Amino acid sequence: MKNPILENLPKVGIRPTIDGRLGGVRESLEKQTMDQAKRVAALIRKHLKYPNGKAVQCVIADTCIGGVTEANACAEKFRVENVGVSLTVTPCWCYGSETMDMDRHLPKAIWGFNGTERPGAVYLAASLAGHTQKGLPAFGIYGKDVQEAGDKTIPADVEEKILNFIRCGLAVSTMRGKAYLSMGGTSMGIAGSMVDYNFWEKWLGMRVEDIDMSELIGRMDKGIFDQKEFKKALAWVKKNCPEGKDYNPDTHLRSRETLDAEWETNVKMALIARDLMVGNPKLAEMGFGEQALGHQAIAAGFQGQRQWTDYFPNGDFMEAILNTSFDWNGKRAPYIVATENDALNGATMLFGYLLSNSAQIFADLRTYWSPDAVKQASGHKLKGEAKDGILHLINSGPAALDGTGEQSVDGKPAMKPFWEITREEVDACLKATTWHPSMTEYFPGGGMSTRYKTKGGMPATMTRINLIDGLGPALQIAEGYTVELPEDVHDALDQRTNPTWPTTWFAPILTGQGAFRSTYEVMNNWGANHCVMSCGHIGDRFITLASMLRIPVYMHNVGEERIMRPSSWRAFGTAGLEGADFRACQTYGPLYK
Ligand SMILES: C[C@H](O)[C@@H](O)[C@@H](O)C(=O)CO
Ligand SMILES: [Mn+2]
Repeated sequence: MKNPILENLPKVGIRPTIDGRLGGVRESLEKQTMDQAKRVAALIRKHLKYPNGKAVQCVIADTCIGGVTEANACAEKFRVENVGVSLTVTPCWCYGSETMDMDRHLPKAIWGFNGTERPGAVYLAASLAGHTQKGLPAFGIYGKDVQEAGDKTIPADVEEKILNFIRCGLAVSTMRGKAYLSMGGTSMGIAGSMVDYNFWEKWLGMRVEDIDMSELIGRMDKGIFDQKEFKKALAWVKKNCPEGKDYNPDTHLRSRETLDAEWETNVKMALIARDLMVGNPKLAEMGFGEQALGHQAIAAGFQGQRQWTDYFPNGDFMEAILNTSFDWNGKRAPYIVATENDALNGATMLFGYLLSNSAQIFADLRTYWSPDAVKQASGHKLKGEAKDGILHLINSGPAALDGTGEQSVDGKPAMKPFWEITREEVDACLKATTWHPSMTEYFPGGGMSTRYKTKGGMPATMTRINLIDGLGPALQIAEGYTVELPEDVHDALDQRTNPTWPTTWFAPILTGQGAFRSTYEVMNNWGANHCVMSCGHIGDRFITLASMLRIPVYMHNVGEERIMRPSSWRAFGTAGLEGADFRACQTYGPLYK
């Protein structure tokens, strides 16, 4: 079943811009300029895919843009074609304010060709000055080496900047107009689950859809879900989701009959939550036209704890399988679902997902284990990336099974876009996961929880959006690696916690500065109980995306040479980029204010 929210996604608009002087100048540049636009379109189509696996689509203006009439014709075409990010390209001088993209919400960049025959870089600088003066931040792209006018290549440094900009710009426009579905309310007093409408509306251009958790009970009682799919899903679960040890004490054991009923409820919850998020035409065939429409949710949260989980099976299975890149229907895009309705972590998961097209791990940042503490508890001496200590990432529920690290890229554990995952890797993720009766003391209503540990050596990025009164949202980023501990050491540390929950051991890359002075300080500076882990060192993409949304970044370990923000950020300070970022975000305010 296709996720309709991930269809008809925004396109990339390319604006070949030119010196409008007819009588020789413009004519001499028409082909070179339009060819530059076509080359960029081909580059984007070749390298970038939407979250649904299809190649990113580009729209090129019908003509080169030499003045305001052609600029407006281009803007109209972009509007009609659902363009969500704009890239202006030029090899020559053009007239800044007469040709620039004035749309206040489109992420925008300008590539000024580094050539000497015509002043492309001069236009770049002039138009960026205009963007800065007019409060329309734009990214500047300029290759470091001079190219001949006839050079038909795109240099590697330009290519990287174009692709990074487009990935992040499409994330912004893909979120716009979609919803966060809040199933339930605040979970156990967790501030992140006090859903802040202002954040979703003003910074992300989204809406919050609220439903009470009783909707799931009603749909289960009334059978408002695809009965045929339910049978198929339950059979698949029985075959692929092996039940492991019941860690409950004898006083809290649940009967086989109860556990079987919990499995059935859990599978129904997964089907119903998905339908609530994105709708399901099958429900219309069953006479449930309104339910068939869904809530346009590109992300969701489920409160679960406590009221639901005190009486009904928990949402761990629902959250785990929806966040995973496959299920009984085969490989498919994950559905982003935050547990404990922590909407800030849900938004962070959504960022990570749109920036990587891969599943995410939602976790408590539960424990800092110093080398001495590990030695004390297990006799093991931490080494390699873990030599300064490790962080224990673990939460019942929403860690995707991709988080087992059983997929690989270049021989390293990975979480991949669903279309790149092999059949064998799907099976390996399933085999690396066991499902256990949830701890009755925490979840009196029962439900099944996942147990796995993430393979070590995965380059990973840990992130979190926090809300600060008087400031607004702010983002934290820590790039690092997952760590594999010897089985007995892992057990010595893991069994002390909740062995029915999925564990990732994480070691941040330390820089010796600020929050990255030590692994302890990374946790000490973390702004909430939750974090998100994405595959790959993509902190640079998070920084670029955050700047497009005017969300300041207050902690990161990304090298300055990888940081790409709109050109106007420099006017807020070039020494100490963190402070400049805060000043710029505060000056511009949220993108959709
Ligand atoms: C113990 C609580 O029930 C768990 O939900 C807790 O570990 C959390 O995940 C809180 O974020
Ligand atoms: Mn939690």
